Amino acid sequence: MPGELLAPDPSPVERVAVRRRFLMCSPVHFAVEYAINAWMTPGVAVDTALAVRQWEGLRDTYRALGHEVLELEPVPGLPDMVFAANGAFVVDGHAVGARFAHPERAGEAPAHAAWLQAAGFGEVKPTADVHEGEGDLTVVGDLVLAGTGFRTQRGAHAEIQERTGRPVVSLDLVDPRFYHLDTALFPLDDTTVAWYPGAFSPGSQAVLRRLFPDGLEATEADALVLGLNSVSDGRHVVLPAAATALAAALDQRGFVVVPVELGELLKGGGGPKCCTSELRG
Ligand SMILES: CN(C)C(=N)NCCC[C@H](N)C(=O)O
Repeated sequence: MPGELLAPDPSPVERVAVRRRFLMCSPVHFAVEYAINAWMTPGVAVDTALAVRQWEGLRDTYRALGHEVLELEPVPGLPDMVFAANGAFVVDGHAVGARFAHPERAGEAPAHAAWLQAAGFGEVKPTADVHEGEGDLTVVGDLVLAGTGFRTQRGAHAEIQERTGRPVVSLDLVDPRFYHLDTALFPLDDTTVAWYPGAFSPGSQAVLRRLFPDGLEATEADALVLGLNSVSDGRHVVLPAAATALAAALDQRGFVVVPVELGELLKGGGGPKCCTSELRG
């Protein structure tokens, strides 16, 4: 009706940041010497100095947001060690050691285990089956979401449930471009996630829609720049700069988008989350 006052827009949600503790590993030895995922071309030119600068940009971004970043000593001969998310899964102060699918990365697991043990996480034992740490595992509230299909084996999900006492929800990954769960999904806060449906089997898509009816569904274009390989603290979302539609959708939901550039590390098939292992509890 003319002259009628319009109802004011609902006030934007007040997003609250939770301080995090991260473990990262500098890419001083980063190279693409073998191909173990669809993103890698062995021998592709890598500008290591640029990779280090981009990685330092990510580390300093976390620190500027108030998070604690600890560093793991890089080991020569382990060119993927920069992808620290894969070395272990830490929740409630308990660390479950990784067992890598590919022998090229196997040497990373003991380096993580030694660091975590020295840092007071107790004895860090690998799982019996393959499990690649936070590459395939993430925490949303009380739940652990666990990917399988390319790397982490389903048997490891049961072991992780047994060892952590948290319910583990198994999700099937079906597209080799999205070979780890953290290429296709990340938690926004304790109640919901952003994810790319095309990376999951129909049944797993249904599970995710049931668990997270207000989940943010990303486009293939954003998934293909590893936009889902992002890190949220509940308020700020650190994400690849190229994931522009996802950034706009997050902004609309009241998140503060913090774009980062990690183009050199994308040649190894990784983005911000892969470089970031969260030490929970
Ligand atoms: C986002 N992702 C997938 C990670 N959490 N890690 C990246 C691992 C990259 C390494 N070249 C590999 O293929 O294992």
